[in-house]
Formats: sequence, C-alpha cells, structure tokens
Amino acid sequence: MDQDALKKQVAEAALRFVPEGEYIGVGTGSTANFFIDGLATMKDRIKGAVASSEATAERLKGHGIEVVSLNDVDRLPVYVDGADEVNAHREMIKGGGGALTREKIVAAVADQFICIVDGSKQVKRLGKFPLPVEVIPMARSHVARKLVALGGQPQYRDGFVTDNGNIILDVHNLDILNPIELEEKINNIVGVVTNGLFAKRPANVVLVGENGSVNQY
Ligand SMILES: O=C[C@H](O)[C@H](O)[C@H](O)COP(=O)(O)O
Repeated sequence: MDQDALKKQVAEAALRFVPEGEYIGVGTGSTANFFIDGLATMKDRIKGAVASSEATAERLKGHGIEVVSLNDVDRLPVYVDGADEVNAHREMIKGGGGALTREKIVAAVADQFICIVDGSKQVKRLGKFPLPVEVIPMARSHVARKLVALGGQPQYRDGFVTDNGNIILDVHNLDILNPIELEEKINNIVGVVTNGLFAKRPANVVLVGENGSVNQY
C-alpha cells in the first residue's frame, strides 16, 4: 500500500470513535482530510464540527458538515488529527502544515485525542522532524536566538503565514530527551505563541496504518 492508501485506511478506522449527536474536533493535514471525507458519509450522526484550521473548515463545509466556533460548544468528546511524529508515550510533534496552535487549543478542550498516522510517523525519539514553533512576527529574531541557546537550529518558514497571522520557525537538531520539559521551556520564550510538541497533552489513542491493518495503542 502506498502512503496515501495507509492514511486513508487509518482515517477510516477512526470513524468508529465518532460519537452520536455531538460536536467533534477535526484536525488538519492530508491524513485529517481523509478523515473528513469519511466523516461526510456519516455526517447525520454528528451535530457538527470544530475545525483546527481555515483549510479544514472549508473542507468540512464543502461536504455539508456544519462548522461551529470552539467558543460555541461546551465540550468536545473527541478530537481526531494526524501528526508528524508520534512516540510510544503517544507524545507527538505536530505543525508540519502550520496549524499547531489551533490544533493545540482544540485538543485541550477535547476529552479524547485520537491520533491517526501511517507507520512512517512512528519514532523511538521525537525530533528528527523539525519542531515547528509559531511566533509573533516582531519576535522572530529574539525567539530564534533563544532556540539556538537551547541547542536547535531554527529555520524561518519563508513566505508562510499561519491562520493567526504569525510566522513559523522550524527547529532542526533539537535533542528532545524530555518532551514535556522542552514543550514548557519553548512556550515560555516571550514571543512564542506555541510549539508543535504535544507532550503535556499526549494523544489518548494512536491508530497506526500498516500494510493491510490498523494497530492501536
Ligand atoms: O499542521 C499540521 C498538522 O499538525 C498535521 O497534523 C501534521 O502536519 C500531519 O499532517 P499530514 O497528515 O499531512 O502528514
């Protein structure tokens, strides 16, 4: 199976976590897009969705699924999203598509985070994938210097603006021995909106698309 087939397979396996008569949180990216397409086949089951990006909102609406603001829901039983890397503790790096901040906000509200990945995203240690950090534009150089002091090599994602009007620094070569500690440290740098480590709030369930099967942990 090619990577897209694995993404589709794992996205469809996540449909069984969709609760009846509720709003659900929906992530961003190519794997989440397969989930949205699957959700369209059972859209009468849910009340609607909270989107983690403008792109996801557009895709949901295109399928006739109602999109509501996070501020208009009391609770979200489930949030389904992909990841760029996930480890055995269900900690993740996210934000390859630049949607990390809204994803982290929606995930913070959700009771259950269902992470959907193909097998290539599973890692022993996080950090081979450059860590995305969303930064207020005027703080770019200041934050970059602080990230260098933490041992990373930040690279400006040239020409990219997040849905929140900010920029992204992709940090290479970080030694992520303690993901929770590093997530906090980077978030404490003045000018950082958030970073793509999802360790303080890991996934509750990880579904992994392998050749012909979906594993869960
Ligand atoms: O900002 C993007 C998100 O964090 C995605 O969940 C992540 O980049 C994985 O995307 P994909 O499913 O396209 O590999």
